[in-house]
Parts: sequence; structure tokens; C-alpha cells
Amino acid sequence: MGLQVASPYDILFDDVWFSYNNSPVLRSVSFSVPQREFLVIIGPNGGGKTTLLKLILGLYVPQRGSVRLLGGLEPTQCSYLLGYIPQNANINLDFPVRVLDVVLMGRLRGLKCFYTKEDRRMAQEALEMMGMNEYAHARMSELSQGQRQRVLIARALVSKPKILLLDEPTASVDVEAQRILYDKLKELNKGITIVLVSHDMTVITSYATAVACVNGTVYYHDSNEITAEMLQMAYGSCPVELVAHGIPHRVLAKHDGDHDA
Ligand SMILES: Nc1ncnc2c1ncn2[C@@H]1O[C@H](COP(=O)(O)OP(=O)(O)OP(=O)(O)O)[C@@H](O)[C@H]1O
Repeated sequence: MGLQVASPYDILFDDVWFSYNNSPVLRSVSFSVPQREFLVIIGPNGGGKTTLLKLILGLYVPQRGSVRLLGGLEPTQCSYLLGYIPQNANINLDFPVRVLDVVLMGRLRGLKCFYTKEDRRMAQEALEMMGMNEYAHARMSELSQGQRQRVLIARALVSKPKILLLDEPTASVDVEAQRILYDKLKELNKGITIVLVSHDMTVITSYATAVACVNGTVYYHDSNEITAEMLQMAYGSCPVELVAHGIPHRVLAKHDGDHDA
């Protein structure tokens, strides 16, 4: 059976293969993401999640197959419509940069090196959207990690992206800051497609509309149900701990030969 393409789609992978130095990372990846999907990407370390995001961003080009966005564009044709929060996005805190300046950087394009009134208005609006407008003139070093994360999302939003890609954005923020962030993403998701890499299974049941398990290839599930089969595909034979409401428990049956410690 051929690839079933969502219509209209925001992201389309058609038989994509990608290797680093002849070492294959993604093989025969085909899936399509409809508009306003909240897609959560899960998978083991080294499974290819960040590589998949970089293919969407056009930072890498597949050796075989194609990636098309927003109904048919190549990623490099529409990079200004993509917002990206990289993994471990670090700002040098010794550099005395202010929140508003960080967000304004999201308005720089090509050789442009000045900001217009419209740029400033949009930066204020993005900060408001993330509940950070009162910190516009604060230094980044004066904010908490969770607040800094929200500023980086405001920077990604200031160019009015149609697809927002986030690579483990809550790795170092507390549970309450995570909830606030995810609620914001849910609100944004009314207008744009969200693609979120996360190792947090609870985010799937509460926020996702689809899940992609990435482990050398991609298994796309167009619902937010977590099945044992899905986890098996994504994480192989290791039992997976699901932390729900602070209580870790196993979601996979033990495999033959597994023993309690
Ligand atoms: N620039 C690179 N050059 C060579 N190999 C790379 C490069 N980037 C990633 N890899 C390799 O590709 C594989 C997939 O890496 P990727 O970062 O996409 O995984 P990931 O699923 O995002 O992992 P994690 O959960 O640890 O962030 C890994 O084996 C990694 O070592």
C-alpha cells in the first residue's frame, strides 16, 4: 500500500533515507502530518529524532526520497515559516543580553541588520503570548530556566511560524513550568502545527494528537494512544518506565527471560 497523504499536509516525508558518513540513521521514512497536528516524537537516544527535525528544517538533505512542507514546498523555500527550539538551547549568560533583544533576533532575515517598528511590535506580542512581557527589559541571566525557555519560544514565534519544532524543551524545567509550557503550546496549536521531541510519555496522553516513534525508521500513529506495541517499536526490548502523576510504573509486559533484580 502506498503512502497515505494527509490533505492538506504541513509535513510530508516520502521514502526518506539519511546517513552520516555512510552510517544510516533513518531508513525508508514515509509519513504525512496534517495541518494543526500536535505531534510528539519519542524514541531511544540516538534513534534519529533530532536528525528528523533537521531534515524538516532543511539543515540536512536526504540522500534518497523527499521532504515537502506546507503543501509542497522544499524546506529551504519556507524556512522563515518554521520556528525551532533546539535541544540544550543555551544562551551565554555572561553576555548581558536583554529579553526583548533575544526575541527580536527572531526577526532577522538574510542581510537585514536593523529592526522596524513592526518588528518591535511583534516581539512584544510574542512575549505577551508566552506571558513574559513584564520581563521584556530584564537580562536573560536574571530569569529562571523555565522563563528563559519561554523567551526562546517567543523568539521562535516572532516570525509567525506555521510549524513550531521543539527538541526536548523541558529537559531542565520543573513540573509546574512544564505544564505552563505545554498549555501554551496547546493554545498555539489552534493555529499552527507543533512537533515536539520528548521522553515524557505523559505529554502524549495530555497534549498529543499523533505520535511518531523514531528508531532508525518512523512509526507514525495518528492518535495519542500509547500502546505496548508502539513502545516496543520505539524502544526495542527494554521495559519502559512511565511516570504518571509522580508514580513510575511499567507499561510493557516483561519479556521472556526478564527477571526481577
Ligand atoms: N553530525 C553528526 N555526525 C555524525 N553522526 C551524527 C551526527 N549527528 C548525529 N549523529 C548520529 O546519528 C544518530 C542519531 O542522532 P540523533 O541526534 O538524531 O538522535 P536522537 O534520537 O535525537 O538522540 P537523543 O535522544 O540522544 O537526543 C546517533 O547515532 C548519532 O551519533
